[in-house]
Amino acid sequence: MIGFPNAKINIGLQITEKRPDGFHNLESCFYPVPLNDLLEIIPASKTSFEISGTDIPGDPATNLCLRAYESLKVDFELPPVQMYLHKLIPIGAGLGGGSADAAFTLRLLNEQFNLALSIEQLETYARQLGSDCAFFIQNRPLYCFEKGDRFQDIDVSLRGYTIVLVYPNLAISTAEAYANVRPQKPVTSLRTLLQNPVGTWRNAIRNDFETSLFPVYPILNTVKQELYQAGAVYASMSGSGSTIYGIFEQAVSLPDFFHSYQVWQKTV
Ligand SMILES: C[C@](O)(CO)[C@H](O)COP(=O)(O)OP(=O)(O)OC[C@H]1O[C@@H](n2ccc(N)nc2=O)[C@H](O)[C@@H]1O
Ligand SMILES: Nc1ncnc2c1ncn2[C@@H]1O[C@H](COP(=O)(O)OP(=O)(O)OP(=O)(O)O)[C@@H](O)[C@H]1O
Repeated sequence: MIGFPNAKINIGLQITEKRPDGFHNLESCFYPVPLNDLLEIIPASKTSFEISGTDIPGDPATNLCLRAYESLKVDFELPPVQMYLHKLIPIGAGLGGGSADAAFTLRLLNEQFNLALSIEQLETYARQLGSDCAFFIQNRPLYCFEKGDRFQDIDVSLRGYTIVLVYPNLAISTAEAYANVRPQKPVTSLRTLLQNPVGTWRNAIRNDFETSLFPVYPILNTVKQELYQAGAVYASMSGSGSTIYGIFEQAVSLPDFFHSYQVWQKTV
């Protein structure tokens, strides 16, 4: 069985408080974007895992795909599988690529082996693998809260807009990014702000990680300002970075500045 794990962007990210377990409560809006890895899982006589494409740091034995398989194996008699991952989503990019791979592994195994797990049950397995992971079970625009792994419906659509992703060739560790934030209760809930038209977001919707990361990596703010210069109606960092995205009213021909970076563009 083949799946195409996709990336996400965060529209707004307000980090509201540090939790007793060391994690942070936040509110954000997850929005899926069609930049995809490829994941194939087939039954085999022996479990194996092969990766191509972008190099993934760390021991392949700890890859989130294998961890997802092992987490289901605790509760189900799964046969060995041959897994193949072609990695295209940039890493340390705030695009949730590893989390998407893990969630798609759970979804594919559920289907392949008729495990009949509900959305809620799959989300429970996903939460144990990473905070972003549960989003990719439903994989549709959702408002999230608590650790970013509890969801509510939200009426946000970027249909017809062009999304530009810029990966500025630097990886940012999520744990390090969280270590330097100062949580703050927001005056207005992101949920309320997101109900206003996209044209109002520029002055209202923020990603709290920008405050601590922009001074350390000035290129991030430069990219954001260049996206506005190029005509974006809204631009922001996604998640804990390093990707900066721009939302445009139409497809855009970007100036030379962007040629030094990995740029991806799609009308959604
Ligand atoms: C920045 C976001 O991408 C926004 O969607 C996510 O919050 C990050 O989710 P993730 O990459 O799945 O993160 P996890 O693998 O769960 O956690 C990595 C590390 O980030 C920190 N972390 C993560 C999520 C959260 N709500 N609070 C945290 O403080 C913790 O130090 C944790 O050890
Ligand atoms: N299948 C995978 N794809 C990418 N990274 C993986 C994978 N499995 C494990 N990892 C580990 O997870 C780390 C980063 O994961 P990921 O790409 O999700 O982070 P990110 O781009 O910072 O996204 P986010 O912050 O939105 O969760 C890598 O350093 C890598 O070692």
